[in-house]
Amino acid sequence: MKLTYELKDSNTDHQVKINLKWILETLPTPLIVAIIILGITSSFEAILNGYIMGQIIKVNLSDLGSVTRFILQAFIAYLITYLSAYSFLMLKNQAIKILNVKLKQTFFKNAFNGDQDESDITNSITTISKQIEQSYFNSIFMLIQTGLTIISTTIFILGTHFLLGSIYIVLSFLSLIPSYLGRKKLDVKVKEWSTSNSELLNNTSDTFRGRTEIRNFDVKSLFFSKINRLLNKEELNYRNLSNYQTTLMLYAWGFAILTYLGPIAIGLYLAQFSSLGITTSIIVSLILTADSVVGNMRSLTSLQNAVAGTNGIRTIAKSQQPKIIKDHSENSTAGLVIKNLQVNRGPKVILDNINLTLTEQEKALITGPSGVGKSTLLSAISGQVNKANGNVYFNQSIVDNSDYVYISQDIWLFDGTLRDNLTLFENYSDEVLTEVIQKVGLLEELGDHALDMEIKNKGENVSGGQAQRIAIARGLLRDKKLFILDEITSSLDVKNAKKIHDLIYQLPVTVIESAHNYDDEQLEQYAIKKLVLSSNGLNPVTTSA
Ligand SMILES: Nc1ncnc2c1ncn2[C@@H]1O[C@H](COP(=O)(O)OP(=O)(O)OP(=O)(O)O)[C@@H](O)[C@H]1O
Repeated sequence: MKLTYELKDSNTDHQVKINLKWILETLPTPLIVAIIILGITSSFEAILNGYIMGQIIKVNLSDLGSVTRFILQAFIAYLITYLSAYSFLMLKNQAIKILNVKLKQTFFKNAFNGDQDESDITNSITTISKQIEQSYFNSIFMLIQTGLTIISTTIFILGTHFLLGSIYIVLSFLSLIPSYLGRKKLDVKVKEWSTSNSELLNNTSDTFRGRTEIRNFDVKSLFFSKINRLLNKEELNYRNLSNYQTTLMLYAWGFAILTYLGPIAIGLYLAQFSSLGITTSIIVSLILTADSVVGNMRSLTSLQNAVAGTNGIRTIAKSQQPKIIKDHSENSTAGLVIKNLQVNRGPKVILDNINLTLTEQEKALITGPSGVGKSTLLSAISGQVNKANGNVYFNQSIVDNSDYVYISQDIWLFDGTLRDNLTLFENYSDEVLTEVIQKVGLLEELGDHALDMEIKNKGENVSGGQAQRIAIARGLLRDKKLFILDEITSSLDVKNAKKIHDLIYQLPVTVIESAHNYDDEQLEQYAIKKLVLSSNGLNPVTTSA
């Protein structure tokens, strides 16, 4: 007997946060170590530029040997640095590949058990993953390299001449002031633009989905003018954002004049004091390397912004499993037992105090006005919606998703052969498959090669009735003893609906079905329990509806 269980109420494991911890847990340690080592060795490029320029002044031009030595040493130093940079980037690509695989798997796995629609998951796996890759994973590696460059360059600068080096570094930071001060306002502008952009996209997609109605009711111009208004608003916000960025750049240029000329002037004046040991070579080295510190600081800020910009998309909600309420009361009845079931949707009570017992192989049809909660009841039985109260048992245990076949109006078929759609890639012999498709009447309809028939475009090339019978065959193959059927014959003509019901009503399984249209004679013929769902609960119907 299966155990009843209760879903943990803690919120902590309801989401996966893609952050540094997640990255470190996902990547193999040797790869992380190699990336850091190569990050350090490749960070010397900025130092080399400044150092070599500074040394040129010192080279004895009349001595060919020392010129050659200088060039050779510089060549080797650059070669090592660039080979390190190359290896760093190759390892970064490998790391991003590993992270992308894990990220997409995480999106897929978490969405799989939930009720997100397929476009959400496709969007997560394509667009959102790409955004996370480019703006987060990539930025994190660049942040590591930039941070290491800043550290090594700063050490070099201070080692070359502590006093002048410190002054240069401080002056270099002045150019960061405009972007620092303008950051908050920039955030607001980005938000304004992205809100208007989403509004435009939503409306465009709504309008496209309603193309047929919009054409029919001749309201095209009204929708076009709404789209135009939103388009203008979005582009206006985008222009405002670009203008603001350009203005910030102007301020940055103003400060740049100070940061470029200031160090040269200070260096040249301080060189007058011979006790400070400042030479032209030191000034040249420091100017070039200090510039690299500030350049890298600027990159650091924009990388940080890119990382922060992904905050909202880096939390992947784990689908919450429907809540199962602990109930240790014995349930000795075989078949389907619904006890005191209550289901809420938000604050609204949809089903209250629903009770039903269907013995093994007993079958029931549920009818009732539209919106009363028939589909909700079937979803609650199959455990797809949370129960506010009560439980549903099948053969003495709380219903588990391995117990039943759930068939809705929207049958899931995928591109592949009929065989694939039946076996779901499990091992079944063709004899068994043929027997089952014969049982549901598909063999005579689809011919001897039915199993090899290719199902295309999610089942566009099979009829609604055939799709339903494929779903039934799938369940029969797996020997399921409970069939939960939601309006499965609503799109079929009377004759085919009757055929499907003849088949289902003869199955040696328990059936609970919802339907608006049914055949009273057929219900009587198979002794099907007829129940009506209303605000008074689930009650037997005595007279024909
Ligand atoms: N995902 C949902 N979120 C919030 N409310 C919902 C959701 N699904 C259904 N409802 C509400 O629950 C109630 C019952 O809906 P349900 O689809 O179960 O009715 P039904 O009897 O199957 O209707 P119909 O016969 O028209 O298919 C309705 O008031 C509906 O608005």
